[in-house]
Amino acid sequence: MLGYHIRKETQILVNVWAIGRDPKIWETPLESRPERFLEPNIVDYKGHHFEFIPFGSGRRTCPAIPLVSRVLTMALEMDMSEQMGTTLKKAIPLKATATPHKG
Ligand code: HEM
Repeated sequence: MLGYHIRKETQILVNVWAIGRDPKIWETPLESRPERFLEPNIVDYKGHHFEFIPFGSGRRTCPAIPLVSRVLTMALEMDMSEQMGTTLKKAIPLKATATPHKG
């Protein structure tokens, strides 16, 4: 119980943006420091820790968390600069060199 009385059928909007930037919880919240999530006692992003709920929480939490956790790193590798075309290229292209198979 969080101590709030909310009337039936009230529409509630959770300000996840503000929660994720709350200086009472986050040190230098506006600084992009992804390594903060590597620190011990890391907050979980799956809806268990209310100070960081990018996927929501509870019964209506995002069902794609397992998918997104796998593909997100791929999205971060993309070159997002504006250009003509319909597909994105990787910021650092993969260079593969074929060598003859021995044996
Ligand atoms: C980084 C990517 C994503 C983020 C941050 C995200 C975040 C969210 C959030 C905040 C909600 C609302 C949760 C709530 O109401 O408590 C949600 C719901 C949902 N998301 Fe995602 N999502 C992402 C990607 C995806 C993808 C890729 C899919 C589908 C392939 C997906 C499918 C859904 C569905 C179907 C719901 C509705 C669940 C329900 O209402 O029961 N999401 N997502």
